[in-house]
Amino acid sequence: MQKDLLNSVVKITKHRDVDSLELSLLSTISEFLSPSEAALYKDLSRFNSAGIEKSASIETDKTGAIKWSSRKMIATPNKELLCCIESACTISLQDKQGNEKRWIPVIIDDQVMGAVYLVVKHLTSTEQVTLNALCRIYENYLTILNESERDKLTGLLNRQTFDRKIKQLLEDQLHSHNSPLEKGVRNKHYDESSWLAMIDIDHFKKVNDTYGHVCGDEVLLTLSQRMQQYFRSSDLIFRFGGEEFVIVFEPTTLLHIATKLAHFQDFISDQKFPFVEELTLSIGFARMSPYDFPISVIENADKALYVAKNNGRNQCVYYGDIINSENENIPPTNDIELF
Ligand SMILES: Nc1nc2c(ncn2[C@@H]2O[C@H](COP(=O)(O)OP(=O)(O)OP(=O)(O)O)[C@@H](O)[C@H]2O)c(=O)[nH]1
Repeated sequence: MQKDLLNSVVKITKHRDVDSLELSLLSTISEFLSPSEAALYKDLSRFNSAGIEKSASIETDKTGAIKWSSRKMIATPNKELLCCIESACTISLQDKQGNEKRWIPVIIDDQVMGAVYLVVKHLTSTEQVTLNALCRIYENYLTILNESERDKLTGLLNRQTFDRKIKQLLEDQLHSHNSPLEKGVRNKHYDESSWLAMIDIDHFKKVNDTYGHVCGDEVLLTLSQRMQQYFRSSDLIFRFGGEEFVIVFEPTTLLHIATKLAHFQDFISDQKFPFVEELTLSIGFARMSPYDFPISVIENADKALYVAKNNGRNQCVYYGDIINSENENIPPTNDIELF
């Protein structure tokens, strides 16, 4: 048991991204404690009003078959989960069938980030020690991964993680694209795809020049918080460069994404920012299919952003609208500064 446990810990800490770490934690809990259910909840209310997300879960049926479920928002979290998150304490209760339900808080830098949940018949004291140790290992390793994946100023995903996250997303999409179940669904949603938007603050240099770099940082931080409030937790938001952000959206229609981005521009120009009277954004966006190279999608969104800037800023331009229009504003690819 000890040897197996140590090997599992080695496996957990081998991961280089948060999603795989979560899956690895749940499968280790499942292997050593045999819960009928185990899940990981994340409290997203620090970022947006969205609330609590079940980021991964695993269920074992009577035959021992394991079923994984992917992330989803929890519309009405139960009171024990909320109590665990609010109090930062482990909550445990016994149901009528004699199963124990347990919620263990996940705490990072003195803040409760979410909770590990499991349903078990009974936990011996050794198993309780194992469970707590696994949760603490998860917390410690999550802290390290968060530091390497996130931008220090804004807490958004950083540019270094972009390639890995996008590769993973495209692989998942390709997988579901080819699955027989999804093929049926796809016929209904043939006009849906993922999207990549490149967002750049207009005349940001003026903010720095007028108020100083520290104030500029505060504006960047506020904008990042507004982005996290406005977009869904499933949309990946990256700080790409100084005042440049990239968002990758889940599959949806062109109409929906164009409307959403236009509303976001309005939302931002209506917001109060420190120091500046009004902040406007230029946006370029492009379609992203599972067969595209991420670098080409970035180039496309960047060309659309270039057009938005050249057409007077505070605009949202779709790459598809400019490719056939012999727009002189599009620079040759070599002129675009990418990495
Ligand atoms: N405060 C702060 N400023 C940054 C950071 N990174 C980049 N910048 C600044 O962002 C500004 C970007 O300026 P430009 O590329 O000329 O763009 P702009 O002034 O926004 O003009 P347009 O994009 O053409 O509308 C520069 O002044 C950089 O110094 C950062 O981390 N903090």
